[in-house]
Amino acid sequence: MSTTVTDPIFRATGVGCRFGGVIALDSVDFEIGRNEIVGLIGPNGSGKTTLLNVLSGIYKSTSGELEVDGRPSRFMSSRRLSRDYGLARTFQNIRLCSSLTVRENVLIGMHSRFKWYDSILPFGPGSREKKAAANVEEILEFVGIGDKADEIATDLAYGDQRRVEIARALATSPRLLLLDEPAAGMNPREARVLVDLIHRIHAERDMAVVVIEHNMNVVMNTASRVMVLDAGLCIAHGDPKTVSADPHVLEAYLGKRFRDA
Ligand SMILES: Nc1ncnc2c1ncn2[C@@H]1O[C@H](COP(=O)(O)OP(=O)(O)OP(=O)(O)O)[C@@H](O)[C@H]1O
Repeated sequence: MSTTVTDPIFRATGVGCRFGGVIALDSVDFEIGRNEIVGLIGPNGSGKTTLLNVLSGIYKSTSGELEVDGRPSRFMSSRRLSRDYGLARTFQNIRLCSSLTVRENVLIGMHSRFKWYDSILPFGPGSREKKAAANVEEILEFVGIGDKADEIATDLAYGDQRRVEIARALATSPRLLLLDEPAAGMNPREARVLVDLIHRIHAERDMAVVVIEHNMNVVMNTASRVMVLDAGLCIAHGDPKTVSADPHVLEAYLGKRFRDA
C-alpha cells in the first residue's frame, strides 16, 4: 500500500528488512511530505522502530530504495544522514549520557554538525562554540527545560528526560525529526505538553515530523496523516479519522487496544 505526497522530503519504495527468518518490513512504501506530521502506529513487533532505524541509517534495508530530497540514502551512515541530509531522531529507550548535564547532552547533538576543520581553523572553534552554547540555551527554553540546564540529565523526571532527547535532536537543526514513542512513560499531563511541543516544533522550526506512538491521544492530536503497520506490512494510511475507523486497523490494533483499555 503506497502513500502519495506532493512534495516529499523522504521516500521509501519497496523497503524490506529481514533478520534471519523474521521479515520485519515487507516491501513498504512510505513518503513524508516536507511539512507534515506523520503518525506511525501498529501492534508490538509490527516493524515501526525497524522502519525508523532503516530511515535513519542504523539498519540497512535488505531491499528497496530510500531517498531524501531525491538523493539516494539507502547506503548512507546515520552520521551522514544527520549531518548532510538533515535527519534527527530520538530513541524508544532514552539514551542520555548519564554523567553529563542537560546542557552538555544537548551540546553533543550540536557538535555532530561540526566539520573536522572547525577544531583546527583559528576562527572556527571559538565562534562556533559560542554560537552553539547560545543555541543550546535557546533550544532548552523552547522545549521547556531551560531551568534544568545544569542538572545531571538522567536525574530528571522521565518526561523531562524525553524532552532532553528531543532538544538534542533539535540541536542538529534537522529538516526531518523522527520520534520513537516520545510519550512512553509520560503521565497524561506530560503527554498533553508533548502534543503542544510537537506542534510548535512543526510550526516554528519548519520541519517534518514522524511520530511512532502507542498513545492514541498523542497520534490523533498531532498527525495529519497516519500509517499503520502490521507484521511488516502497511495495512492502512490516511487521515487519523479515516484510519481509526478502518476495519483492518480495528482488527489488527486499535480494537485490541480499546478492548484492553
Ligand atoms: N536487531 C534485530 N534483530 C533481530 N530481530 C529484530 C531486530 N530488530 C527488530 N527485530 C524484529 O523485527 C520485528 C519488528 O520489530 P520492531 O521493533 O520494528 O517492532 P515495533 O513495531 O517497533 O514494536 P514495538 O511497538 O514493540 O516497539 C520484531 O519481530 C522484532 O523482534
